[in-house]
Amino acid sequence: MKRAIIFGVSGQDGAFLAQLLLGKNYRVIGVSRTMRTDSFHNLELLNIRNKIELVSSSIHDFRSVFTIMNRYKPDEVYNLAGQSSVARSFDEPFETFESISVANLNLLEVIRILKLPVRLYNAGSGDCFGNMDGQTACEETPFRPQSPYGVAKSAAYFQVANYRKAYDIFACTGILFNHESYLRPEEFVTQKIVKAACLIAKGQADELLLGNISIERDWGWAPEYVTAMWMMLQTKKADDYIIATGITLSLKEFIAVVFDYLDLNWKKYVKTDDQFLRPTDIQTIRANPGKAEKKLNWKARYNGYDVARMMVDAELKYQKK
Ligand SMILES: C[C@H]1O[C@H](OP(=O)(O)OP(=O)(O)OC[C@H]2O[C@@H](n3cnc4c(=O)[nH]c(N)nc43)[C@H](O)[C@@H]2O)[C@@H](O)[C@@H](O)C1=O
Repeated sequence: MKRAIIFGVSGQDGAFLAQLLLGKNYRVIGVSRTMRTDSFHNLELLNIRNKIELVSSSIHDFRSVFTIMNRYKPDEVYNLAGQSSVARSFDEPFETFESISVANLNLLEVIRILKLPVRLYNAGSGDCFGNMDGQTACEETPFRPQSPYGVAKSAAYFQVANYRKAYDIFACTGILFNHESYLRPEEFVTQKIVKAACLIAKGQADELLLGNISIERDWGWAPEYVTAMWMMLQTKKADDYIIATGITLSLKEFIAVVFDYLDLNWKKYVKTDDQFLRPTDIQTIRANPGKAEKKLNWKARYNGYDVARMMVDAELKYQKK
C-alpha cells in the first residue's frame, strides 16, 4: 500500500486530494496545523474524516516536519499548506511568506537530509505571473508577481527547481490557476458570489458588495485539479506544469451566469465597494495548459461557465440540508 502525506489536508484541495488517494487505495496521513474539530468540515462533508490518519503539525516548524517525515517515510508528499488568500497576503505578508516559502524549504531540507526516496508535489500558483499585458502564460513565461502571495509562491517554485537540479530530488510544482468548488470558503470571490446570489434568490439578502469586477480569470473545477497533482508524481521525470482550463472569463460574466441561473438580474443587486480593492491586482489572466495535456494526458473538462452553475447547484443542495 502506497503512503502519502498531505500537508494542508483540511483545505479544499487537501480534502479532494485525500478523497482521490483513498480511492486509489493509498494510506493517507493528513497534516493540519490545528486539530480543532471544526477544522475538518471539508473532510466530514466528503465523508472521509475517519479514513485519514490525522496529525497535528506546523509546517513552518522544521523539527515537526522532520519528525513526521521520518516517522511515516511516505512515497509521496503533497504540500498544500499555507496562507492561500491573495487579498489577505497584503495584510499578513510575514505569515504568508513563512507558511509558503519557509515551510516549503523545510520540506525540501528534510527530504535532502534524510535522503528520503520520496516524490514531492508543491502547490504553485498562476498568481506568480502577475499582469501579462494580454499574453498567455506557459511554463516558460517569466514570473512577475504582484502580491506578497505571488512573491512567496514564486520563491517556493524556485526552491523546488533548485533542489531538483542540485540534489536530484523528485519534486514538481503545479502552477495552478484559480480552481473552485463547493468547498471554497467565502474569502474567495466565486463562493462569495454564489452564496450571496442564493440568499438573494430566497429573499434573505438584497445586495452583494464586491471590489473590482472587471478582472478576468481562468476558473476551473478543483476536483479535476487534484488529479493533475497526482499525475505529476506518477511520471518518470519530475517537472513543472501549468494547470488551467485555457478559457478566461470576466468576473462580470461569472456573476451574470450565477444570477441568470437563479433567474435574477445581477445589475439590480451587485454594488462595488472600495474596501474590497487590493493595493495591486491582476487584471487579466490567460493560461495555456498544453504541456499538461501533452505530457500528463490531463485536460480540464469544466470551464468557468460550468463551474459557476455547478457551485450554485451545490449551494442549493447544501442549503436545503
Ligand atoms: C491562482 C490564485 O487564485 C486565487 O487567487 P485570486 O485570483 O486572488 O482569487 P480571489 O477569488 O480572491 O479573487 C479573484 C479576483 O476577484 C476580485 N474580487 C472582486 N471583488 C472581490 C471580493 O469581494 N472578494 C474577493 N476575494 N475577490 C474579489 C479580486 O480582486 C481578484 O482579482 C487563489 O486560489 C490563490 O490561492 C491562487 O493561487
